[in-house]
Amino acid sequence: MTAKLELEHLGAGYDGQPVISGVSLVLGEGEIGCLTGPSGCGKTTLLRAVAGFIRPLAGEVRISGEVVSRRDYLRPVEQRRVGMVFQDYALFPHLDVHANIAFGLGHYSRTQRRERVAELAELLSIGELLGQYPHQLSGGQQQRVALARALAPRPQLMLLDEPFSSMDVELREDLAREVGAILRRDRVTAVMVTHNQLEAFAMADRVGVVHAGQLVQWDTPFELYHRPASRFVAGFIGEGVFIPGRVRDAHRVETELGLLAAREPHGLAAASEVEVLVRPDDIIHDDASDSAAVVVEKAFRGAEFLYTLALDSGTRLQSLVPSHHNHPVNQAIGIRADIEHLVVFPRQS
Ligand SMILES: Nc1ncnc2c1ncn2[C@@H]1O[C@H](COP(=O)(O)OP(=O)(O)OP(=O)(O)O)[C@@H](O)[C@H]1O
Repeated sequence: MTAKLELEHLGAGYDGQPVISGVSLVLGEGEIGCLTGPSGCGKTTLLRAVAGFIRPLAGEVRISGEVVSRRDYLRPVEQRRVGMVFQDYALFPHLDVHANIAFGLGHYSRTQRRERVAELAELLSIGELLGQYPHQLSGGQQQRVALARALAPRPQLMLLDEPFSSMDVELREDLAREVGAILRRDRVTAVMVTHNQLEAFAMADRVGVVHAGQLVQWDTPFELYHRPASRFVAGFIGEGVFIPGRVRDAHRVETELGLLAAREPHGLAAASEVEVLVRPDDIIHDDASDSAAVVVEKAFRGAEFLYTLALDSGTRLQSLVPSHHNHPVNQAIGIRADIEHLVVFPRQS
């Protein structure tokens, strides 16, 4: 696959002070990458460096194999063929929807412009809105228009910064799915910043976790969830708890839940004191099991309950259980661990 976007040891920040450093990643043509991480870790700064709003302090950005940013060279934003959608829509208030979408199509003929606007309006289901002005639209509609405007000139790269964050949960999930489908249909390479991990998992081929200005993992959603590269990523992505353990051998760790074993070696030395990541889907409710835990909290999620459970020692676990198993708080229920990938880190003192 041809690389569309390549970052190599990219460092960037403000007033000469680095906010991100050493960021390297590759995104293939037509792939969608999402960046996630705690507030203030540098996600937006990274996106701005890719867009060309800030000059790198180190490393470089290549789009379609061409260097567009490095310490001594900055190709202007408008010459990068990069489409951008930000949180605050930024539609032109004095232009109607049609004119907003057609804004970047000055080099098209009138007919081509009308055709391209009609095509995008249909794709994004905003055909009815073409004669309206931004202040007449809901947040979701405005964001669709912003997306149509960004897609119209057929950018070689789309950058999206929290594009759905001002929408309610249901709307944002639908729109995220639709936008993902549209980008894929047109084979548009895209990078999206999001706080919402489910959104990232639903859309992305690759997800990057940024922590304190570093890209600490860049991987498929599956790998990120099941094989987090560090304790930080393990704690940040998904739900779960760490329980203490002691390494028996390359594949097994002794814990309060018994001897946990996995096919793949966990990589830590025998007899070392470790922490094992236990996800809610690793703990199965099983009345026939010898191990029991007491329900201390429960959250109804429709199809499932997320139970918080306490072992005899006081160690807490979480378990996702089909919601017809409705157990009251303080009741003991049978559990067993069913862990396919052992995610193990040296125990922190
Ligand atoms: N224009 C600026 N000038 C100076 N410092 C800035 C500027 N913009 C951001 N910063 C600083 O850079 C750091 C990273 O900010 P950035 O917005 O990239 O993080 P983020 O991960 O996108 O955060 P959030 O998730 O909260 O939006 C912060 O410490 C912030 O204060």
